[in-house]
Amino acid sequence: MDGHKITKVVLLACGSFNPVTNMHLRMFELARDHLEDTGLYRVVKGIISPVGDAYKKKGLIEACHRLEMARLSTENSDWITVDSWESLQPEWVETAKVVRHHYDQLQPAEQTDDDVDTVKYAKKRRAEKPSHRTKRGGPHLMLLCGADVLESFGVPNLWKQDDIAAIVGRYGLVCITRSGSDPHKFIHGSDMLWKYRKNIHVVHEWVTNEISATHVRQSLRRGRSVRYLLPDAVVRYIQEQGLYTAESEQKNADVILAPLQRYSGASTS
Ligand SMILES: Nc1ncnc2c1ncn2[C@@H]1O[C@H](COP(=O)(O)OP(=O)(O)OP(=O)(O)O)[C@@H](O)[C@H]1O
Ligand SMILES: NC(=O)c1ccc[n+]([C@@H]2O[C@H](COP(=O)(O)O)[C@@H](O)[C@H]2O)c1
Ligand SMILES: [Zn+2]
Repeated sequence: MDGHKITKVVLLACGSFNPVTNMHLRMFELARDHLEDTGLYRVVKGIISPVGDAYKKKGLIEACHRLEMARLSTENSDWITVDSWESLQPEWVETAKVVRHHYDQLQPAEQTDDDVDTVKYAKKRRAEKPSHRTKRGGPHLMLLCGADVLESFGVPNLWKQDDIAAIVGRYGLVCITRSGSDPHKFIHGSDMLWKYRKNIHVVHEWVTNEISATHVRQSLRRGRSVRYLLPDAVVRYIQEQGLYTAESEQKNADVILAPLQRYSGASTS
């Protein structure tokens, strides 16, 4: 668009990916089309970041398998990648921290002592508190999620308000509609989300697709085909490794989800 600087964007999707499905990959394509259609952005990279085992979600299989399946699923993509940093952390990592980690990774190296007094430089930068994180010359980073994750911002003891403010205030969010959710209504009902509504891009998926990893795991337990819901290479990997059994679905069954443990002070019995 004339007179507009096009902002480079990297999309980061955080989630269980237990297992990765075709819909997870579609989310990236939908988000890229939507952002680039505005004429304001060019999406240069997508990152899938599977959550670590310490998240303790029911039925969550080992991160090494979830990572490998995500890698297989993106083999044919020239822009969607997989990153293992989050899944390798011993403790569960808040999503705001994961976003910050990737944002920092994407920025060009800071100037060296030879060029500038780095302490003064860092202080000055902190004092400036950029509301829009593009000041360091690297691409912009936005969190990509489905509407269920946006709506989970309202679940008590699941998210810190400061983390939500950082994600939507400093970075930005791209949210894909999911049936049964109404992201516009949810944003309207939250003072914080309303304040930062310009940083929240809601993408309407007209070809509604209710693929969910939960349904895929259920079909696998019942010996039903999951072909065409997942990339073929992922289906093969699941078969070879014998993943997703009645036993694996009981993993963490008696354990409280890590964020709820952390913020409500609850402990595993
Ligand atoms: N069909 C879908 N439409 C829109 N977003 C989706 C869809 N499936 C997954 N997502 C999004 O993908 C991200 C990762 O989700 P997740 O790994 O929880 O997959 P899931 O299919 O929702 O799995 P589960 O059923 O185990 O919760 C989340 O942001 C989630 O909202
Ligand atoms: N407070 C937080 O930062 C917070 C809370 C709940 C879930 N999450 C993240 O959201 C994603 C949700 O994944 P699931 O939908 O598979 O549970 C995960 O990456 C998880 O780490 C973050
Ligand atoms: Zn989910």
